Amino acid sequence: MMPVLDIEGLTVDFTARMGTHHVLKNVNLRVERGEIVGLIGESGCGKSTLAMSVLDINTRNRHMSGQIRFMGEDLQKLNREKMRELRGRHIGFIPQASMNALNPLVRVKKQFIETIRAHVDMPEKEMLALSRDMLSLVSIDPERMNAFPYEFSGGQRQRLMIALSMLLSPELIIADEPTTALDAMIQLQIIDLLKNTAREKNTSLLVISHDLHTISRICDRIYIMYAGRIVETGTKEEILRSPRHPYTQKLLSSRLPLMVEPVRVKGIPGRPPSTLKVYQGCEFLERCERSFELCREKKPPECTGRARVSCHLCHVEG
Ligand SMILES: Nc1ncnc2c1ncn2[C@@H]1O[C@H](COP(=O)(O)OP(=O)(O)OP(=O)(O)O)[C@@H](O)[C@H]1O
Ligand code: NI
Repeated sequence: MMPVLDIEGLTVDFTARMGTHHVLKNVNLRVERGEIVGLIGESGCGKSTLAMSVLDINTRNRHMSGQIRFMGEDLQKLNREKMRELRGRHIGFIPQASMNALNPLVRVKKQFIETIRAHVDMPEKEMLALSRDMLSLVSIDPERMNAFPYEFSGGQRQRLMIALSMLLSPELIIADEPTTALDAMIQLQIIDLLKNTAREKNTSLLVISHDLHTISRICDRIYIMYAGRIVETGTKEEILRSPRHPYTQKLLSSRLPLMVEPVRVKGIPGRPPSTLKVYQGCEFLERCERSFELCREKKPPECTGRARVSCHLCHVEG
């Protein structure tokens, strides 16, 4: 079956006064029909840039190459009108820090109705019924439709955003850090809700996070991103049980699993490389304890459909 989202060789640069920022480098990523895929990496590695490239937003000073296909269609060939139609109706987006994305001064009901009206022609009664159904699905009492967003808690606002993004039954939802800024218990509720709603509606889900431990529980497959590159990809089991890239291994050991108190945050020592520099060898080199000569001289092979790890070590070991 045709993948819902198929990204091939995506490279994104931004020109700025200080020079060119190389943010995404030859990224290959796929989301199949009905699949839940995680995109995981540290802050600044390019996750949101990937999401925004798919949605064609944040285009200022952006230079992009490679291909993004959605339901088989090359997105770069679509005009603005078609792209707008795609966003919201066919691709739902839950932006980063989205619990604050609702307009606090507009009643929930109105925001839901306007979202539907922007894309489909439907009698008001049906729009209301649809909105009520979606609210029930995310366990928010439909009777509260007349309330203002500020009358809901952060976790509830995140539920509202999930409901809003799913209103028009899009084929794909992109959720950018859907649980950040929520406490641990609510985080788990929200990601389970995302999963259940996606499964219920047979929606594919690309979920972005810096938190491998929390997000992995709902994913079928995972992509690990480092400094704008996919360094490892695999099924959830492969990534969690037998991580091969030293970065993935560090991500996994950098924190105890959620719910084990007290949570110990070690982080990974060192900093990611500058987006302004172009590196000849592996970008993880400086933070890797297992690097050897080749790592400095030559880029490891890219992750493609077949190769699932981008590391000289793994290719030497086989
Ligand atoms: N318009 C732009 N101009 C210049 N640099 C940009 C632009 N947009 C993003 N960047 C840079 O791209 C890099 C990746 O940013 P991005 O927001 O994609 O990271 P992220 O992985 O989503 O991080 P976080 O987890 O903190 O949200 C950052 O260094 C950022 O400064
Ligand atoms: Ni981000």
